[in-house]
Amino acid sequence: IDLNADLFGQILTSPLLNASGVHCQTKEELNDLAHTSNLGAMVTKSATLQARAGNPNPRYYDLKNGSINSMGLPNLGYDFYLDYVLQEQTKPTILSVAALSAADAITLLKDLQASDYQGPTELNLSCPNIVGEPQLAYDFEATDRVLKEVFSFYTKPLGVKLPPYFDLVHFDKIAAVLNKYPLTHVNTINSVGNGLWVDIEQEQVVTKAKGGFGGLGGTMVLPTALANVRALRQRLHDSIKVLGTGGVTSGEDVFAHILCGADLVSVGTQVMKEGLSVYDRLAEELQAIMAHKGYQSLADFRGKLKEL
Ligand SMILES: O=C(O)c1[nH]c(=O)[nH]c(=O)c1I
Repeated sequence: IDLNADLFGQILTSPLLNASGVHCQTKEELNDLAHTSNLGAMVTKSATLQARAGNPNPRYYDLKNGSINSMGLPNLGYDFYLDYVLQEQTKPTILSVAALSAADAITLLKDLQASDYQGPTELNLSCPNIVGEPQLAYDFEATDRVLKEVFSFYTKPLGVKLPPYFDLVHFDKIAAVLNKYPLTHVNTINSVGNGLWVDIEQEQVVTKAKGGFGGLGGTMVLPTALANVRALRQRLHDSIKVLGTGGVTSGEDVFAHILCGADLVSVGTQVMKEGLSVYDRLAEELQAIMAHKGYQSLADFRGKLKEL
């Protein structure tokens, strides 16, 4: 049995990645990922043109069925992550980038186009925690405008990180936009935006920014993540890969994401709960499920979810 997967031409021995934002902001964290077994590839924290401190603490809170975060896009700045990915990579790496405006996104990607970096990049269109900023990918026309301008000059591998959608017509609309562009992949889902958790004893919220509203992750978002992977796989051109993110806590969840069509699967909240050893456990559990079912490779069952 092999867990081999393909990352834009690079063969990975595991389909598992970290979710951008989790354990991938500092050099130390990135080096930890580079040495994590059964992590097939790694993704950097979304980078902005200028370094950012992010939102005030508390900004991450663990819940029994997941997590809520309002990090506020803290990162060491685009130059740091560009330097990092230009170094000799011990593990395939996706550079994640974000911007607080379409203009900033264009500026950043023009610099990236002019740089020596030839690897995969992921444009985050879905950060839910920037005070006063909407999640861009909920505005289909704005997303179309940004991608149209980006692909007027950008020729290197580029994918997008999407927020969850909750309406089949919205799946149709975003897929119609994305299918117009030579994207390497979509990564779905980002956290479920603007959830709220209440501390009953203290009678207060648990994160500081935005009055306690924050992005939801972990097992509670698995059905939404599976729906978005499935719906986008059904609608996007085969040339656009689907990275499944959201709600993975077990090998069964990885299996489900792949059954829905995911080429690769990211894990975020469960890394915060369990540490980087979670990747060994997930790989082992996935192999056991495949052995039990008689599958030799991920391709044997990828996208083969049956309807009734
Ligand atoms: O608050 C964050 O930094 C953050 N948090 C998320 O849950 N998703 C994102 O894309 C980002 I950029």
